[in-house]
Amino acid sequence: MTTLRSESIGAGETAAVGPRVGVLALQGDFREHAHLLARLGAHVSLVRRPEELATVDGLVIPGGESTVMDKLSRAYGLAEPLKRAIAGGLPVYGTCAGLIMLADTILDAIAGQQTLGGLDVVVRRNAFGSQNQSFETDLDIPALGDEPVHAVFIRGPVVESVGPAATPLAALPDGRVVAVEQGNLLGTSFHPEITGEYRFHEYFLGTVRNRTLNG
Ligand SMILES: NC(=O)CC[C@H](N)C(=O)O
Repeated sequence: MTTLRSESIGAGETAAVGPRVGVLALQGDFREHAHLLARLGAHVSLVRRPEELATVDGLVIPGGESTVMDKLSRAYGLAEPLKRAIAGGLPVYGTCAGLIMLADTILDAIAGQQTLGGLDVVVRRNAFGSQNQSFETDLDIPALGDEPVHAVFIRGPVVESVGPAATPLAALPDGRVVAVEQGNLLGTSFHPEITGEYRFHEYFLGTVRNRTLNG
């Protein structure tokens, strides 16, 4: 297992070793998540195998390409352990492709694409168009405080419908939902890990700590 200790990101910026958080490292921008989590004081490890998943108290599924993560997670024998962990209450935060992996239903999936599920939502892949239609905007997210969240969308999904078990956390001005939570699960269509926005990760670490404390 690759362990990123907080010391590795620079002296003086670190906190004591905190909750054990894994970042699914099959594909995508897992390094950005790992560095941000380490900076926030988490004890971070990269997860590629079931044995590595078993050692963490929370997991981040990064942005990237959900079709590739789906195939690799099945090839590495991780998909079923991940589903069991999610059903067992493991806190998981998915950004962009990670949100797609957590959604119960995917629209515009490729043939045979599977999802881990857990979030009672329907998401549409690539809902904002291609890479060159990527955009940035500020979102008001009361759950994270008064300061707006600067959100970057890169071929992101939109949450087309939110079932009764899930709660929308953020929407675009036109009402389209782009962040949701459900119990220990959190998902965003955008990428806080690349803008220096740390509040989603901090919020997620709070969930991980609570669950660790309360068993
Ligand atoms: N930035 C991203 O994570 C893009 C997600 C990608 N379009 C997918 O379907 O997985």
